[in-house]
Amino acid sequence: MRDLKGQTVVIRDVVRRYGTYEAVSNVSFDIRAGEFMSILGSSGSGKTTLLMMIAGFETPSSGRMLIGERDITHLAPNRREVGMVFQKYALFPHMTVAQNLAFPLKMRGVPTTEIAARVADMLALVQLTGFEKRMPNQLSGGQQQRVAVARALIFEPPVLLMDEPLGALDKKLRESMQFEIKRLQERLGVTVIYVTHDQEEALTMSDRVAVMERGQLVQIGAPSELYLAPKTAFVADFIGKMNFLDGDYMGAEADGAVVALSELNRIVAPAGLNGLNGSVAQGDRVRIAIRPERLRLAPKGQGGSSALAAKVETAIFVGSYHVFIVAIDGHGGAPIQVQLPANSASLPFRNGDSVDLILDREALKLFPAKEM
Ligand SMILES: Nc1ncnc2c1ncn2[C@@H]1O[C@H](COP(=O)(O)OP(=O)(O)OP(=O)(O)O)[C@@H](O)[C@H]1O
Repeated sequence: MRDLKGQTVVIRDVVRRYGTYEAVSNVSFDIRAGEFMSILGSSGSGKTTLLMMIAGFETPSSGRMLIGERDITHLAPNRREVGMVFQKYALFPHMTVAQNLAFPLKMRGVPTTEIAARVADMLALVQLTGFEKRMPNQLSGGQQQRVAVARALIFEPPVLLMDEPLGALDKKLRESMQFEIKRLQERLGVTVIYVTHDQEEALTMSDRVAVMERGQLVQIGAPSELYLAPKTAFVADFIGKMNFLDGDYMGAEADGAVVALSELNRIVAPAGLNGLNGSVAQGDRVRIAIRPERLRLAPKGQGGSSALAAKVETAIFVGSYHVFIVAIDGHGGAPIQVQLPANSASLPFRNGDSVDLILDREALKLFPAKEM
């Protein structure tokens, strides 16, 4: 198969209303040619609605969309030149694998001799050579999905849209298919827009991820950027594991923002590393976010002056690392997860141990307790 020329996709001020309800609120972003972009969000956040508007099965209430230089906002779906793969494979059940693959080419008037060659090429690409005569119900879920991907790509679209394509597969198969789809996309250079609610899937596959919450685009960035510099508490919580410590904002000192967790404990978060944007006043509730791998434990009294006194509630051996669930003395909030590299099979702390919890100051993020 020839390499595909991936094209840019531009989404500008796109809104989709159902009655008074806004399923997609004024979303704008650009997807680069050949980029793998995931749209990530929880159920009902508007991901599918956005994808369906790009595909042409839904009409925006307002806004514009372009593929390359073409304004596709009001173009019929079959004239947009986008491939589509859905969670339900949507293969034609009464057609063989070869006939399923041939269908988009027949629709486009490709000569029969060329069709046979392209079907064979495409089957080789998704590693299904020899499956030409099978019917869809004679294939496993993973094989059916590979046929669906092949059928979406066979007419060489510059853009491939995928909506939870691996949602129906078990974990192991899903992981191997993630790898296959990624390899295929890189090999062909097609632009992919991939809808998922699975943050791990989005992080492993994508060049960039667009996070949606209640119809809004809340952050867009490379996986590492979302993980290391989440702009909101929602993104911080949604991407990877995150601990939150709730406290009262006491104002800024030379060292940074001071947060009181309780009568006993205060934390000073370095200035400039927070999502507060000047939007909180002294006495307001704030949330400190910190990843489990940026916390350390020391025996009681040995953690230094800024360590917090805590107690181990649960100690878990995971394999390559240990997880400790600890409660901070005098702080009623949710227990804190600490992840330590496993240097030996024995756990360095046990349930009930009094410990010092050491926070990596540079890794603290501060957010208002309520967003928006
Ligand atoms: N045809 C419709 N009429 C009315 N409301 C709709 C319609 N289609 C979608 N919605 C609403 O718009 C919101 C966004 O739906 P959408 O399917 O885009 O979410 P999603 O992020 O894809 O969720 P999921 O992961 O559950 O598929 C939901 O609250 C949904 O109920």
